[in-house]
Formats: sequence, structure tokens, C-alpha cells
Amino acid sequence: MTKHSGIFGGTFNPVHNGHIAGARFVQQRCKLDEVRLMPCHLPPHRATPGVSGEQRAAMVQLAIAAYPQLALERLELDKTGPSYTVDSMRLLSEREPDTRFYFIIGMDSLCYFCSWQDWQHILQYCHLLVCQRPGYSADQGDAPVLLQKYGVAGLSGLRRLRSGRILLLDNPIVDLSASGIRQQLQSGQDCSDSLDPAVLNYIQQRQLYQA
Ligand SMILES: Nc1ncnc2c1ncn2[C@@H]1O[C@H](COP(=O)(O)OP(=O)(O)OP(=O)(O)O)[C@@H](O)[C@H]1O
Ligand SMILES: O=C(O)c1ccc[n+]([C@@H]2O[C@H](COP(=O)([O-])O)[C@@H](O)[C@H]2O)c1
Repeated sequence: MTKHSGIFGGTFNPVHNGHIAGARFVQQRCKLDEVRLMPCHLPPHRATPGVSGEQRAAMVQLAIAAYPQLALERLELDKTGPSYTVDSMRLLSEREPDTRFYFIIGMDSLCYFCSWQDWQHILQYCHLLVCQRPGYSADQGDAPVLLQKYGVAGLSGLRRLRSGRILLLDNPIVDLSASGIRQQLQSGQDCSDSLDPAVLNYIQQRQLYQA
């Protein structure tokens, strides 16, 4: 039987409640069998994070522990070099021919999706599911052109095809970003509303994100 898997790629530096709320919402709304959070090894488009891939993955593992439909995807951590999404989705599709993949991104990522490596090919391997994020909308950057060409109005439009369509989701907005949280941690502010308690404890024990 065909499996439907969401892949939520990210730097997750650190994973926060916005990521987890988004992943849970998408899994339920799109009736996915699972959502895998896939921390990148080297982000292709930004500076190498100060916190290692293994530590970022350990925090993801802690944050998803209570949610059986969420899992950690290690594919990018186990490879060297920049983590291009097109390579990851190609590999996953080859390894799991009976799985349909849905790559999950925030609206900020859709706005510059056409600058991603070989972006048209990404759409050969999966659909895109786009979560709302504060500060970004479907009329910015690359989003209007992409939605005009590939957008569908609902889940049935996705299910008809194996890949190549984009669905905007109506998830509740969670106004959190990892960069904001890093700044708050550096200045000693309380981040207990933004992070899973086990993730916060992991950060504090290892004194991550200190000035
Ligand atoms: N609050 C949020 N709501 C919905 N999607 C989010 C949210 N935060 C991040 N995302 C999405 O999660 C994916 C991974 O994001 P990432 O790990 O870079 O976190 P971030 O909060 O965007 O980090 P930074 O502030 O460092 O850019 C991206 O597709 C991003 O758009
Ligand atoms: O493949 C690319 O060119 C590419 C460019 C920018 C971002 N991505 C992926 O998009 C996901 C979210 O990235 P980020 O920086 O918001 O954590 C993550 O899986 C990145 O590897 C991928």
C-alpha cells in the first residue's frame, strides 16, 4: 500500500514549538502517515551553524518524543557536503518507491524557492506543502508565479498526482523563529514558551547558544 510521508527539512538550530506545531498540523490536515523532520548537515544557503548536526538532531529527537506520527530523518546528516533538497528527495524516492513524498516548507522558503538548486526537479520527486509564517505572504517573491503554475486548492488536487503540486495550508500562525530564540538565549531571556522543556534542558546542560 502506498505510504504518504511528509518531509520537513530544516536547520533546526534549535527546533522550536513553531516547527512542531507546523509538523503536527500538516500531518493531521493532509492525512499523512508520518512527518519526518530532516535536519540538514550543511545548509546550502546560509552559514554553517555553530551547533553540530548531531546536536541539532538530538534536540529534534527530544522535541518529537511525545508524538508517534513524527520521526527523525537522518539522511542529510549521514552525507557530507551541502544538503541540497533535490539530492535528498531523489535519494528518498529511489530508496522508497512505494512512498509518496510531501516536502514541507514555511512561506518564507516558498518566496525564494526558485533560487534553490535544481528546484524544478524537486517537484518531480514530491509535492510541496507550505505553512503560513508571520511576515510572509503568497504575493511575495517567487510565490505568485509558483502558485499560478503548480498551486492546487485542496488535498484531492495533490492525491491525484504523485508529485509536482503546491498546496498552501491554513495552519495557525506561530510567531517563532530559531534566530529570535538564539538571540533570546544569548541574552539570558526565558524561552520556555518557545521550546520543548527537554530541548531547553539540553541547551542549558551544554551551554549552547551562549554569547
Ligand atoms: N514558526 C514557524 N511556522 C511555520 N513554519 C516555520 C516556522 N519556523 C520555521 N518554519 C519553517 O521550518 C523550516 C525550517 O526552518 P528553520 O530550521 O530554518 O527555522 P527558522 O525558525 O526559520 O530559523 P531561522 O530563524 O534561523 O531562519 C523552514 O521551511 C521554515 O520556513
Ligand atoms: O536545496 C537548496 O538549494 C535549498 C536552499 C534553501 C533551503 N533548502 C532547504 O530548505 C529547508 C529549510 O531551510 P532553512 O534554512 O529554513 O532551515 C532545509 O531542508 C534546507 O536544506 C534547500
